[in-house]
Amino acid sequence: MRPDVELIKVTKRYGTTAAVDAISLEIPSGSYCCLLGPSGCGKTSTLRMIAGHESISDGDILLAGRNVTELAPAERGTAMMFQSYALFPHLTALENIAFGLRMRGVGKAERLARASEYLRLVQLEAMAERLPAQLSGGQQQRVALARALITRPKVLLLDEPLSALDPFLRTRMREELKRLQRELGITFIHVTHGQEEAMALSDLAVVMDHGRIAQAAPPRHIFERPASAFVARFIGGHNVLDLPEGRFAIRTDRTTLSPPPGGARLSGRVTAVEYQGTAVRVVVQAANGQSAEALLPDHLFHAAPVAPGEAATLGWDTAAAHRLPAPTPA
Ligand SMILES: Nc1ncnc2c1ncn2[C@@H]1O[C@H](COP(=O)(O)OP(=O)(O)OP(=O)(O)O)[C@@H](O)[C@H]1O
Repeated sequence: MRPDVELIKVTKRYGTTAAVDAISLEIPSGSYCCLLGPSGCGKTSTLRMIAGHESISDGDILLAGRNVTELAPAERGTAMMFQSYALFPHLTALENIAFGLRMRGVGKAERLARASEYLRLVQLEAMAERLPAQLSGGQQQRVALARALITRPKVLLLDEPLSALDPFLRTRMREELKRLQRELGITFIHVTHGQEEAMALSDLAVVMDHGRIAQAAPPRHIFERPASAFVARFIGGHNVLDLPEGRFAIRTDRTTLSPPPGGARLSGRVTAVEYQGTAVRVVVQAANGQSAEALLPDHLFHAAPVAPGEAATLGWDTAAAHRLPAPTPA
């Protein structure tokens, strides 16, 4: 299938620094793509270049095979949902949603009919006549989502859409986004800081580091085969260890306090024990300074508990160790 969105050596320079450094990426049609990475890695700049809100210093962007590099945002077939929902305070939920069509010259009756349809899509029928101030944060966000979707974009761009919500609402809204994307079958490109959010949502996760793509793959592939120590550390759930045989990423949930026969091990002292409900996190530091942790099911931990300061040995099956590229010499 032809990719919906293609970035070809896309670069964004601010002055002399490259915020986005010649990235190439293909996003398949109808997929949920998350751009993630630490603050300042270039996620938002990339999204804004796709939307046309930021000029491209070098490279090309193709949407559905059409080169849109020089096109204005409204000519691209994209819509953007911002971090701050920016609803008009004096318009009702329904009118806010209809607004996107007013800009496109659609008549009033049709605007309101279509807005009702999208209000239903985000399950807010009962709130049609409310002003934004009379809606909760999550409801305002759904209005903003409907307002972006009503223009029937081919690609919806979302800039940290869940960051202002409390954890409970965030999980609900996450499900909602995924449901909408599936039902509408359009491509979503979603910028997030959160690896858990990206894992939960994406068909394609793109981990960025200093303006470059560190890895782009389905999240399970990234979790099972991180391409570098940076990726393994960023997505979490891994110990990155320099062993005599090389550098490895070992999943913390495959690391135990009872080393398997023939497996690899790291001995040292327990430096932290953290209860997390279903699991207990145990951190061990070896004499050479390397730390590793095991995420143990709570019943296993409580069957043979350890405490900070005690000697302990972490172990793992060698098959669970994923080899990483050797560190580059300093
Ligand atoms: N208008 C600008 N002028 C100069 N530098 C900028 C501008 N916008 C962004 N930058 C720089 O470009 C780099 C990438 O910024 P960008 O906002 O794309 O990162 P990000 O990954 O989205 O970060 P965050 O998660 O903090 O939003 C950063 O170093 C940032 O300081």
